[in-house]
Amino acid sequence: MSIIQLNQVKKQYNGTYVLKGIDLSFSAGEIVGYIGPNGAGKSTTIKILTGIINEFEGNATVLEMDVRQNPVEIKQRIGYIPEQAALYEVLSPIEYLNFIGKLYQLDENLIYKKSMDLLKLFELDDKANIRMNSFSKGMKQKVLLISGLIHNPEIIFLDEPLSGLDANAVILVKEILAQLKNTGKTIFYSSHIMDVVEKISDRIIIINKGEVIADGTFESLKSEAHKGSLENIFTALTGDTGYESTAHDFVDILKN
Ligand SMILES: Nc1ncnc2c1ncn2[C@@H]1O[C@H](COP(=O)(O)OP(=O)(O)OP(=O)(O)O)[C@@H](O)[C@H]1O
Repeated sequence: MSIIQLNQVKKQYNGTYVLKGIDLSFSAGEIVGYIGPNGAGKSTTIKILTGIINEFEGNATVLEMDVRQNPVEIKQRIGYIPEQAALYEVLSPIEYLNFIGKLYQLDENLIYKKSMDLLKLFELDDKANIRMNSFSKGMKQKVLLISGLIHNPEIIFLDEPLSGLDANAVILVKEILAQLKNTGKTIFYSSHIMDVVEKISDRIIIINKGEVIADGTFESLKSEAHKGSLENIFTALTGDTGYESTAHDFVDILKN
């Protein structure tokens, strides 16, 4: 049984296809690392699966429900942590989490207790009542992480979730993901940070220019690409090489 399924999913903007027919299927409990260069179509795929984009070709189901027909039912049971969200910055974390928790129909007292406990773990409890417009990027990202997980969803979609986090917070979030994995959650994780993808993913999918170009375990991709690290596999498969000459040209142009 597939918990997430994409059949010939295509998406175009002004006649240009940014997803060119994605076919993927995932089982419950899988930890999927979804990686690809800038503009490859990672966020677009996640936005389709989370019901944010509903104009596309092909079919997509999450929890055996059609994403176009059951967006609300799906949203109740999934968590989505975007890279940058339109946080309501005039709100404090506690106000924001109360708002989000109510959307998930959680009890108000439970929302408050869970929010305070989780903020404390991220060392933000002393800022629980301060407006978020004064927060750093990493502090906002921590609130986003809590808001996407507060309802204990079955499937968690993360789109570059570590952006802005300091080294300690990255280690903590990595550990949280590993422990969520142990509790049987399905995690769909898009990132540029190969190290994390390599460590936590059961399955790695590389997307390039709207197409899946590799799909397998880290070990299988490694033997296919004859490369050591995921970073090397990524550059070998996506054809992004010649960094030295690009950097050289960049610095040269600056001199003009
Ligand atoms: N609203 C939009 N209008 C037009 N083009 C868009 C829109 N949203 C995304 N695109 C284009 O779709 C392509 C895929 O974008 P997407 O954000 O899915 O890439 P990504 O793999 O998540 O990239 P990144 O790693 O840079 O976040 C890009 O070429 C982008 O310019």
